[in-house]
Amino acid sequence: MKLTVDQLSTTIEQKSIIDQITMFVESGQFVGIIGPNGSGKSTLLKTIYRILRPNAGLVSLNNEDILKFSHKEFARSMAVVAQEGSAPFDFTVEEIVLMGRSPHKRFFERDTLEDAYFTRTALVKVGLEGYSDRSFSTLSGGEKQRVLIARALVQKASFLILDEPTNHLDIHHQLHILDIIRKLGVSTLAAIHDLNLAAAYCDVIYVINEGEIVKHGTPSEVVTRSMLKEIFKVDCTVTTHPITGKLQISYVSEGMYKGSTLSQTPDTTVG
Ligand SMILES: Nc1ncnc2c1ncn2[C@@H]1O[C@H](COP(=O)(O)OP(=O)(O)OP(=O)(O)O)[C@@H](O)[C@H]1O
Repeated sequence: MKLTVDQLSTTIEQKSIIDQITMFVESGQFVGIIGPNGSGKSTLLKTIYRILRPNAGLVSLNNEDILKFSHKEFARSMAVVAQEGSAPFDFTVEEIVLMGRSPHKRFFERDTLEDAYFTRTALVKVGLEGYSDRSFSTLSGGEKQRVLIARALVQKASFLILDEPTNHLDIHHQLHILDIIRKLGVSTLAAIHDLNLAAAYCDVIYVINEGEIVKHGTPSEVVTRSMLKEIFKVDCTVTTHPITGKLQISYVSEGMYKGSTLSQTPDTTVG
């Protein structure tokens, strides 16, 4: 499924938060949004998944305006793992994951064997086998995040939106979850703080700053020392990982080393 965002602007309390954003996710692509804190990543995603109404512009899935979709149609098309993952009541892990099946059911329709199968396999995929009866509220932050990813998986939507999917996850689970999502081959748009993960997993990266897209392209076109200096205000080296061939950012700050200056560091950088 293809996503088109055309000249999208959202204002909150008379303040422009995102301004005339245009972006594309082609079918099967994994596209990342990176940007400093407060640059508008979540606002952009919330406008795309219809929590916020835009002031101007259009979002379409396969050339159809998303505002014209019914709630169920939209939920069958787009699954979301949002940043604030909380449940209003204390549900079990299984109940939370099963909620992902509701767009495929009629009102009050009972859960089927297929629903139970999808739920079980999704929990195994995210490494939470045996957690079905646990109460969601007692889980750790990382476990909760993986339950919400399992819920998005059982939704079987053709488009995935992830707002900081690796938030709370240890490094093993960060890589594991991103591997699972890449393997799904479903069109995905994800806000990602970790620039090394963004560079390693994304086909295309958009950089947002102060509510505007300032750069986009492949990781090697976008993730450069000069971009990191200009937008993220950090110095770094950008090299190629000897095993994966992906970009590898190593950050450098004054507090990290003694007796030398940034200008003396070897310039093994790209960009
Ligand atoms: N409901 C709101 N009311 C007022 N301001 C808001 C609201 N929601 C977002 N903002 C402001 O909009 C700006 C963008 O916020 P947003 O959450 O989209 O940024 P972000 O790039 O996702 O940030 P982070 O990396 O910190 O998660 C911020 O300055 C934020 O304070």
